[in-house]
Amino acid sequence: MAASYEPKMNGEIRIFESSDEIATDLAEYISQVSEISVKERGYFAIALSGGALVSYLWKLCEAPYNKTLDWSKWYIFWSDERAVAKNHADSNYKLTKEGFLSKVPILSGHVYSINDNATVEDAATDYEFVIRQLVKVRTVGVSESNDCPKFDLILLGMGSDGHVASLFPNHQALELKDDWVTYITDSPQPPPERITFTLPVINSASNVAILATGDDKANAVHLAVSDSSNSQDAPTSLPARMVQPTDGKLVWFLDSASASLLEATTDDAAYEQHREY
Ligand SMILES: O=C1O[C@H](COP(=O)(O)O)[C@@H](O)[C@H](O)[C@H]1O
Repeated sequence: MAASYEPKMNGEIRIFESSDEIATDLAEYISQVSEISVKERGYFAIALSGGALVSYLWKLCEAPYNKTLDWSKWYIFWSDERAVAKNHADSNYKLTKEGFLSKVPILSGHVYSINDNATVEDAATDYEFVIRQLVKVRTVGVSESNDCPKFDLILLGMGSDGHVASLFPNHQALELKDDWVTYITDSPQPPPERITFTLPVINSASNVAILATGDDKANAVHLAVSDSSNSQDAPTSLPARMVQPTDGKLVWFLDSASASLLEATTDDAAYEQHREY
C-alpha cells in the first residue's frame, strides 16, 4: 500500500501503486469481512456493482480464497442495475457473472439479480420485496437504527461525476428516505433507465467499500472526502460524499492517480493521514 489515511469518523482511505496491489488488498478485505459475517451471523450478504470494480475481483477467484472462503454462505445482490437484458453488454449482472460469479462456487440459488423482464418501476418494487423477505428471515441483517437492511458489505464503484450505484449528482433519488430500492429513467449516462439501492440502504450497511481508480476520478475523490468547511467546491449532493455509513465502516480503495488531489489537501482533508511507506 502506498499510503493510508485514517479519517476522524468511521472510515479509511487506502491508496495503492498498482492495480495488482488493489486486487490483492481488496480480496483480503472482502475475505475478512466475509469470515466475520459468517462467524457472527451465519451468512454473508454482499451487494456488488458494475463498472471497473469487477475487474479488481480476480484475486478473490484464486488461491487461497477459492478454497478457504465459505462460499456456501455467500448471498449476492446488486447495488444497481441497468435496464437491459441480462445478456446485454451494459448489464451489471453479465459483467459480474463473467468476471466473478462464474469463477467461484457461489450457489446459484443465492444469487439475487434484478429482474430484466419488467419495467424499471416493477423491477425496483420486486427487488425491494425480495430483500424484505430475506431481512425477515435474517439472511440479510437489519439495521439497529432504522428498519433498513444491513448488508454485510456493499461494494461500490464511483463515476468521474461522483455517482455511486445509479445515484447521480443532484438527482431527486438522493432525497429518498423510505424506499430501499428505486428506479430512474433519466440517467445522465446511458442507459437512461436504471434500478438502484437508495442512500438509506447503502448507509445502513456494516461495511461499504468504494473503489475509484484513474486520474479522471481524482476531482470527485477530492470532493467526496475533503473537509466541506474548507472546501467551497464540495457540492452537498455529490453521491459519493453522501456515503456515510451510520453504524458501519467505509473504506476507499484508490490508486495514486485517483488520490492525486488528496496530497495537496492533506491539511484540510476530513481524513487524517498515515503514511505507511
Ligand atoms: O454506471 C455505473 O457506474 C458506476 C461506476 O463505474 P466505473 O466503471 O466508473 O467504476 C458503477 O459502480 C455502477 O455499478 C454502474 O452502473
